[in-house]
Order: sequence, then C-alpha cells, then structure tokens
Amino acid sequence: MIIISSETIAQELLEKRSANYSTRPVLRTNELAGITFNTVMLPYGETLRQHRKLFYQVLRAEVSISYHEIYSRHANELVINLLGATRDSLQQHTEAYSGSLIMTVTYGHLADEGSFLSRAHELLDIAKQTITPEKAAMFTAFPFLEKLPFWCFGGAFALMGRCRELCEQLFDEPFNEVKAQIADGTASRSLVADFLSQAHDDTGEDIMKAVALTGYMAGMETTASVLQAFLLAIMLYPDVQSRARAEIDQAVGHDSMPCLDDRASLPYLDAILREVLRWNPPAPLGIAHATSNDDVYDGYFIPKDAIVMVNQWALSRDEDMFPDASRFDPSRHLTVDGKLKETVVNHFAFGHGRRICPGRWFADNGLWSAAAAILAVLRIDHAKDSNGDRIDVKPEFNTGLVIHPEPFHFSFEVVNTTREAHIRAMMNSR
Ligand code: HEM
Repeated sequence: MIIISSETIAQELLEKRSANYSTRPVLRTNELAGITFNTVMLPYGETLRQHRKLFYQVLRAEVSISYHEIYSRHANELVINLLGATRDSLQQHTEAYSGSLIMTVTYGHLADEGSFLSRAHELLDIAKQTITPEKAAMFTAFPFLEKLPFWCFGGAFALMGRCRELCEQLFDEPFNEVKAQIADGTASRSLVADFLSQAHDDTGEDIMKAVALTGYMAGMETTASVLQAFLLAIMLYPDVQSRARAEIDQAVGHDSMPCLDDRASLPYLDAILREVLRWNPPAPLGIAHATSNDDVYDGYFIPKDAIVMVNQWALSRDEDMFPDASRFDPSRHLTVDGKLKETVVNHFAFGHGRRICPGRWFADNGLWSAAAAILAVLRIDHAKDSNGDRIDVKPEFNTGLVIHPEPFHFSFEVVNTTREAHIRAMMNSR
C-alpha cells in the first residue's frame, strides 16, 4: 500500500499519471453487500466513464447552480431547525439538510420522501459497517466464509441481506416514480426528470439509477460533516463569524437574505468554506485508488494492483503550504486585496485525478447556501452551564472513512429578526 502525504506527489501520480492510478481496489464485500453499482467502487473502465459522463451532464458547475431555489429553500428550513437543535441533534439536522437537498435535486418530489430518506440512511449505515477494509481482507483471505449464512457473523454482517434488499428497492422505486410522474405530467424539475426527458435505452436508465442512488450515498454524510465542522469553527473563532456576517450585511443589505447570485461579492465566506475543508478534511484518507500497471516513481517500484491512498490529513497539516496549520484561518485563502486565491472548486478534500469527486460543485453550492443563510440570521456561541459559566469546547473529531466533530455544546440566537421573519413567511407560504 502506498500512502501519499504530499500534494505535489498526489498531483504527479494521480493527475499526471492518471491513466495508471484511477482504478479502485477490488473488495469482495462490495459484491456481497450488493453495492457494486456505486460509482465510488467501480473499477476504471467503460461503466465508470458512463457514470462520470452522466454526473458531469447533471451536476457540473453550470447545471448544479441552476437548482439555486432548492438550495435556498432547504437552507432556510435548516436555519429554523437549528434554533431548536441540541448537542445531540445537530448531526441529525445537518444530515436532514444534506440528505433532503440531494434527494430533491435528484428525484424532485417523491410521494413518501420520509420512506426514501429513512431507507437510504439505513443503507448507508449498514454499508459503512460492512464494507470496511479489514472485513474485505477477511473474505479475500478466507473465501470459504462466503458459504456461511451472514447471520453466523452477527453484528452488522448479519445485515448484508438487508443491505442488498435496500439497494434493490432504492435503485428502482424512486426512479420509476419519477417516470410515472412524467407520464401524468406531475414531475418537478430534477436530475432524473431531466434525464428522462431525453431518449435513452435500458442501459442508460440503469446508469442513471446508479448515479442517482450513489449521489445520496456519496454526498449525504460528507456534506453534513463539513456543515458540522463549519458550525464548530465559527463558534470557536467568533472574529471569523463576525467578519463573515459583516461581509454579508454589507453586500446584500441588512434586510435581504444572501443568495448564490451574491457569491462573487462574498469572498470571505468562500474562504471560510475552503478553510473548513482544509482544517479537518471530511474524508481524511480519501478513497483508495489502485494501480492498473507497474510503475516507477522517484526510484521506487510501484507494482500493479497497489493500493494508493492520499493522506489528506497530512496535506492539510503541511506547514509550508499552511503555516500554523492547526489554526482555523480563512485569510490564508485570500490575496492581500481580499480576493480568493483559487477561483475554482479544486480542493484536495475532493480527491485527485480522474476519480475527483463529481459532486463537488453541488456540495459546494449546498454548503455555501447553508453557511450564508446561517450567518445571515443566527449567531452560534458557546453554551452556558447551570451556573451561567461558558462550556468550553475542544475541536475533536471521531474516526472513520468520513469523520464528524464529536457532539459539542452550543447555543444559537437570532441576530436578524427581519430575515428570520422573511424566511418563516416564505416557508409558510408554500
Ligand atoms: C463536501 C462534500 C464532499 C466531499 C468532501 C467529497 C469528497 C470526495 C472524495 C475525497 C472522493 C474520492 C476522490 C478520489 O478518489 O480521488 C469523492 C468521490 C465521489 N464523490 Fe464526493 N464528496 C462530497 C460530496 C459529494 C456529493 C454531494 C456527491 C454527489 C451528489 C458526491 C459524489 C461522489 C462520487 C460519485 C464519487 C466517486 C467518483 C469516482 O469514483 O470516480 N460527492 N468525493
């Protein structure tokens, strides 16, 4: 296994030599769990090319921004929900935001959105527990284990069958519902509806089904994790929070809500989001790539089928690139005259080369909309204990493929009642 801990080497290998570094390790557990349809797991080849082409068609920068009203609507709901959030429900609120946003953009309005969301969440939970590298290694080393019924293994493994069942249901059901809505003229705009409005054969439809379900599985938790880290960061760094709010007030006026059209006038907010991704990249070890052929780099022999990981955590702590790296400092992404140094969404947190995250524009727009709405209406601060003393919080994160801040105490207060009234009125008018 090769672990890359430098941005330069990540670019040298995964980008400049991408033809050789773009497949994925073969994990037997993906097949057993029935999730080989998932774009993230696909080996390099024709099916992957078709998936990525479709992702590009439906989620590239220009298309992704055209869903701006949906982002705003969900961001407004999030703001109101956060007012009632507790230490233990913050994760749930942020996941509800990212999950329902992805679902709405992907499928439009489903008759039973709750059922889709709860089953998709269940699928993700089971998948996370069953497809870990150590479990994949166990089945590769001892293939006879596959002959045993899954319940023998207990724990999450006993749920492999349920995982397959959920995949089958969620692959077809929402897609077929949108198809029926198109036939009776009730479909709202969505990726699937846009896709179905053009002519496609069955193969094309299966790819769209896979892309649609992958979007939820790949995007829900990552986006929610960044949102939680954003809230933690602006609570711990109140000067950053005040400066971002002042920038919004100045650019859009005290009574209006910021929207994606205002983005170019809010460089500091973008710098904050880039810094959140750098400060604690949500997938600190990325997703494993694998080599298709032998290679030699800088005198080192790298064999075919080697697993190649990018240690994003190490990249984020590179003191040459990011002096005083553990400090949360959005200004490092700005020029001296306050402009963004990088204007494109090309952050290492989204990966490298031909497998770079194809949902990055969508994630970026969703995160921006939520962050802008939160800052425009709410202030997050440390909570106080029963004696009125501030409860200190250390920035601690859990471990896993996708990490989250550990639950932390906080308090929200409304800082702009006009905007709050405005978004409540918008929500009630629907
Ligand atoms: C802040 C949120 C997100 C982060 C940090 C993130 C990060 C990543 C990373 C690190 C990878 C692996 C890249 C590599 O192998 O080099 C990836 C792959 C992927 N992401 Fe995201 N992602 C996010 C949101 C999303 C969203 C919202 C979607 C879709 C709606 C999405 C869809 C995908 C897909 C399909 C892949 C697999 C691409 C492939 O294997 O070719 N992601 N993402």
